[in-house]
Amino acid sequence: MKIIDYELFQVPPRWLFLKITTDEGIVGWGEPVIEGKASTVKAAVEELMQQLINKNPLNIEDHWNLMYRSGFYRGGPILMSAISGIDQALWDIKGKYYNAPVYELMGGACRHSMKVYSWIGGDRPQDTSEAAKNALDNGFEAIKMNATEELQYIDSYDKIDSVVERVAGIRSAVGNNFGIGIDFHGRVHRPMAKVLAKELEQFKPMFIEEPVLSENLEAVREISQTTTIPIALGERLFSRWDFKPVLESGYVDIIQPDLSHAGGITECKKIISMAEAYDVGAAPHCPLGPIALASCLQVDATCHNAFIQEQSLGIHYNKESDILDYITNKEVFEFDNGYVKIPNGPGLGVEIDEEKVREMSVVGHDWHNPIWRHKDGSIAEW
Ligand SMILES: O=C(O)C(=O)C[C@H](O)[C@H](O)CO
Repeated sequence: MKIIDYELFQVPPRWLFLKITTDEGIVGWGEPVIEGKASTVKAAVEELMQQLINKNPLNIEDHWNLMYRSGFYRGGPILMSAISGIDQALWDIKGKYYNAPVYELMGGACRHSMKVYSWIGGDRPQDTSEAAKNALDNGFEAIKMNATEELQYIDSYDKIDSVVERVAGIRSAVGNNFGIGIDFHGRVHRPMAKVLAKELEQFKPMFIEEPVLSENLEAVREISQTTTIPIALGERLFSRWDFKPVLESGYVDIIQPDLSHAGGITECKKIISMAEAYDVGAAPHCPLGPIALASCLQVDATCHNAFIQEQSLGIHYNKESDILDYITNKEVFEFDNGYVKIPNGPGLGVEIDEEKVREMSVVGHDWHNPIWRHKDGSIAEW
């Protein structure tokens, strides 16, 4: 079998889909994107795909190494997101070729379903208690929310109090047996992150996420010493080599590699297995589309330390389209009491509605994240 062609589709709300075609008629789908830089990743995919035309799609490990190592320069959000989507599409082809779900080809599943959480509250969090209660009523056992809007290095304690009030409201609305993930989103700098983490401990959150930007590992150490709340991060890390110091440091309890950013199925399976050796859990990052989510679930199926999965249904970014819009077998993402079955169709297990993808790629998107500034005009971390 040979790869003979590929096509890219930039579709709303902010995604990029890749279709790889083989001479045997089998096609594979991937989702190579980094949010806000879809066109840049598209160019990287086009460059990388030149090396794969006429190659056997089944040699995934070799193709991964070719894409990663042979360009001399490596890593980072753009190249790794391009590799990720290509890798997903190759696994989709392989699964379809052997008429097996991807997880079977990776050793088989160690679970039949995966716990998922639901996003609430939006970019500048609001109405969170009602939304959390709603999620509970819909069977979810966990939610995630942004902790706060922008915060200066040293900011007012009023803003801290508002976060505390919000989380207190959620806890009293949903009771103790419900996971609350609180995403600091890298918006909080070290001095206020320590304060906030300490204040939130009383509400027993499921985790705090990116309490500071993941490159400030020494600040993560400091925060881990001020709180027992599990610390999660990893959506802005792109390979085993990025995760290595994080795991060695011992300050992080949960890693969140993104299957569309950190080298795809091939690399994320390895990253999560590395974490297992440090007794660190995994909650793969996925505020993206259906192909990325299906890829996550295939890997989750085979990783003992994967304990919860992010999914983007109803997330504040999915305004014009959502994850169910682009697949015909919508039942694969049916959430039953906060769990989703591992998709067991061939390949990634999602059937792409190609007609819809083509139609929406004409609409396209030019999504970029908002730019936030502090009162003094300086750029705020978003
Ligand atoms: O899902 C998460 O945890 C995120 O932090 C999502 C990000 O806000 C988003 O994808 C950035 O564009």
